[in-house]
Amino acid sequence: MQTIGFIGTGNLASSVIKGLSQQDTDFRIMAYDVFQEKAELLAQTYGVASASFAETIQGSDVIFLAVKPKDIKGLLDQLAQFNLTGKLIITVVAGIGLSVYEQALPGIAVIRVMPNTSSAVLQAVSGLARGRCVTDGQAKTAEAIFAVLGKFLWISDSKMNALTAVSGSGPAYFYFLTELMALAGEKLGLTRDEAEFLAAETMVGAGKMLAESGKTSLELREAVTSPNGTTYAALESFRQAGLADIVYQAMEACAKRAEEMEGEYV
Ligand SMILES: NC(=O)C1=CN([C@@H]2O[C@H](COP(=O)(O)OP(=O)(O)OC[C@H]3O[C@@H](n4cnc5c(N)ncnc54)[C@H](OP(=O)(O)O)[C@@H]3O)[C@@H](O)[C@H]2O)C=CC1
Ligand SMILES: O=C(O)[C@@H]1CCC=N1
Repeated sequence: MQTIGFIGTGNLASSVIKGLSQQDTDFRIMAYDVFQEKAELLAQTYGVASASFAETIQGSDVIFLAVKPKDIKGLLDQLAQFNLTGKLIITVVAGIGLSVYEQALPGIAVIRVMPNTSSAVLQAVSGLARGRCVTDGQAKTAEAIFAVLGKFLWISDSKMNALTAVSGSGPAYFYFLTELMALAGEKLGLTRDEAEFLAAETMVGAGKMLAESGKTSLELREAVTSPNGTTYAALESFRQAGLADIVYQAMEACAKRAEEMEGEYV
């Protein structure tokens, strides 16, 4: 049995721990946070262990870094004081490239991962970028973790910011669209409760169709869109308002922000 030690127990680590704790895995989990009460609460909720920083580092085979980008430099300085030989570092920190870790922790195995918060319901999609010192066994360990949490793909480090713009931040775009649909429904005469219920259930059902129908998003969209019908009128309005450009610009801003972070925080 391998031990995964989480450093930082915020939104992302909570989603991952929640996901992992739902399944019968070969992993034992330890968690540390600067605000240790947060780690303790999480540990109690999901039946995992909370521990000090040193205990978590020394007792883990896989050290899972889940702090904000602004905190990674200080954390790497702390980690460099430990003997990490043979351990695997998994980092989910947005925007920080593998070379930063490999420079700070020479010879140590690092896998950079961009998961998403759907890990909590075992429906994440994660991108994994393999560092130079990772053994095949360590790569398999990472695959075992992210396969439990949903789907994953190996990708080059250089594509990680683009992947972040699609799938790391993507759930927020989806929730935002749900909020906007509910607001619009309310303006059109529904109550807030009716509009929120209808918008959320529509997204859940449409997502399930994407997952289970075997059809592409284009095919599914066409099946809803009658010629010159109601959906057609809405989609034409989206097109005329330049929605494709709006989405591109937002995702470009996301990837650009990820790129800036390394220079800003390391
Ligand atoms: N949220 C998401 O959807 C996703 C996030 N990520 C990445 O995951 C990372 C974490 O994000 P998120 O969980 O949202 O952030 P949170 O702020 O929710 O969690 C980070 C936690 O780490 C704590 N912390 C800070 N420094 C240390 C330290 N040195 N040792 C231990 N704990 C520390 C923070 O404490 P305090 O608040 O007191 O500073 C906080 O509790 C980020 O780098 C983000 O880019 C990746 C994919 C998706
Ligand atoms: O907003 C962020 O910076 C993090 C990274 C991907 C999702 N959330």
